[in-house]
Amino acid sequence: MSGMRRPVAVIIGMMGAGKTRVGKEVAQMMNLPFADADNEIEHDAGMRIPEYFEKYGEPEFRRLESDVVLDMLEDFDGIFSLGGGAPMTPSIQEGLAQYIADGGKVVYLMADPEEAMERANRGGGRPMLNGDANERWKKLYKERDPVFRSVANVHVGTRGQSPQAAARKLMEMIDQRIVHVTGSTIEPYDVRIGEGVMGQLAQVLGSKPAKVALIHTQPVQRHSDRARTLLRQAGYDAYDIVIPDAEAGKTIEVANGIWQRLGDEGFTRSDAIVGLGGGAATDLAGFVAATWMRGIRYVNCPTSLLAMVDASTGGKTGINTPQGKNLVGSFYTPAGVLADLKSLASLPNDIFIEGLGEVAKSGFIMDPEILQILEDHAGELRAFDGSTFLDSGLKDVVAELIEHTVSVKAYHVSADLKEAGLREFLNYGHTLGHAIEKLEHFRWRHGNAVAVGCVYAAELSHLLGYIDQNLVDYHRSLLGSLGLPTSWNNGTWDDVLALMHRDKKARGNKLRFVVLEGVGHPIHLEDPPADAVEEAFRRIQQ
Ligand SMILES: NC(=O)c1ccc[n+]([C@@H]2O[C@H](COP(=O)([O-])OP(=O)(O)OC[C@H]3O[C@@H](n4cnc5c(N)ncnc54)[C@H](O)[C@@H]3O)[C@@H](O)[C@H]2O)c1
Ligand SMILES: O=C(O)C(=O)C[C@@H](O)[C@H](O)[C@H](O)COP(=O)(O)O
Repeated sequence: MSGMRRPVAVIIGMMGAGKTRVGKEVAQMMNLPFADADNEIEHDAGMRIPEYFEKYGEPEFRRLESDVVLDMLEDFDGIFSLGGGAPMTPSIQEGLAQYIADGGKVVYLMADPEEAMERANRGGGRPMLNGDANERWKKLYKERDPVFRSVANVHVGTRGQSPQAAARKLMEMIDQRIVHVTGSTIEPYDVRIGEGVMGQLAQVLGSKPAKVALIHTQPVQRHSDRARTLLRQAGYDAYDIVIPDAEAGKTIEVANGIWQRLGDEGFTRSDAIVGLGGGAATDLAGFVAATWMRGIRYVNCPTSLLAMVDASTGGKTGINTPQGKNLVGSFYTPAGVLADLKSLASLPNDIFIEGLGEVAKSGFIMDPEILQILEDHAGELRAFDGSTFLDSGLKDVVAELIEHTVSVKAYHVSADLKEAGLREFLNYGHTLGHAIEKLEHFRWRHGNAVAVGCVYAAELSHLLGYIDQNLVDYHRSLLGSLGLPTSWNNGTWDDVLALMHRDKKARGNKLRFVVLEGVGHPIHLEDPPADAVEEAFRRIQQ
């Protein structure tokens, strides 16, 4: 497949939706070529479509259309608009599904029916509308709309918008990155990353919920205001639920308060939850969703880097107990994740940097490209400033890092949702990291603790002969260059050891760690020698 050309986006929609007009605008804005399937067909056939219909009939036209579309899906790298009926043909549906699986975007341009009908009639030359054009259009709409919704992975509503405004919206949607999470025990869902992706909240929630509880913390109020507006515009009853910030929100008391509220407001199994905020808020919201009536639909809108790259995806939901971190929870998959880069505009520098701890972890266990991007952009990342972020070159770098890191997460989660083995690799650096968080009474940020935990795990790997000193040094230099801590000296070994025994990877009285045999080669370490476990700790104390 490498080197193959493919469209940047494929636009589908009803006759008169504006696929050609809007498609051309988008192509111009993005400086890309534009192709219209109908023009390509006319070119191949050497005659106009009405003429072709007349001469050979619809089945023959659909065959030709399918050949042309499938060829273009493999040999055109611009914006490609399909004829109104094309997505109804099974071979084209298969081609589009493959295109999406390869990372493509099929955009359903959803115009207001009245506007589209009027435009379709105005143009003329549409054999599918012969007879009573409006009645024909409505009948086709009824047949096609559900198919278009399922064939497309991006839906764009354009009611009342000028072609330019619709094109700008579409461009935002095309610019988004999508990581698909799937697996034998998972209802598949997408993680959408990009500026403005929160606009797809209603699409991801779907039409079943009537009530939606919007669970968020106070520092992200301005983002939750936007989410609430989107929910109300889409016709949901939105209930604002503000929880205590950060780890103070991940408690049984907070969960209980929300259960009471959901009960009072009459939330049923068809209603839904949106978790909006950092990882603590999405962990808690997911936990409430998993437990309310034994599980209702939820969508995460992560607003911190850490929540975007890690916490919001994968379905680990939970709360802390006085004994430790995340000790109560469940594996419960969201219906979708919307990582809107706009949220990062209000993120403080130190909270952005802690998120890089989990990004680097994902690089160490699986994806050296992440490490390369971190190395290449360490200075800019360290200097992250939300107020200039969206207009800076850093935006694409961060989007790239989020996409890579979420892909690492999706790979592990898809294969092993309930953490029977492979998924534990995502816990690299967490055995000590969680102990540090607890001993610091959660004043240390999670990503910072994980960064120190990664150095600890690297030291342990080295002490047991799995990696050389260079890789340990690389951990320190890379994490340090990003502004992350690499040492910790504020607790006794006995306390640390006791907490590491409560880690979820431990079995009986045996400790288990994730260590490295090299970059991208994590392994499980069972019951390691006590002296090595302690010596590695001495080495991170400086
Ligand atoms: N479920 C998982 O798989 C998973 C994975 C990694 C981490 N986690 C959990 O995630 C939590 C850490 O997440 P975190 O680092 O996002 O911390 P956090 O949720 O505590 O958020 C950090 C702070 O930033 C604020 N904030 C978030 N987004 C903001 C924005 N856009 N603008 C301004 N302020 C904003 C929050 O309100 C909070 O004050 C921990 O509880 C950790 O255990 C879970
Ligand atoms: O998704 C996972 O699995 C992880 O381990 C990801 C971790 O980065 C994350 O911090 C997670 O919350 C840790 O879970 P825990 O099971 O160790 O509490």
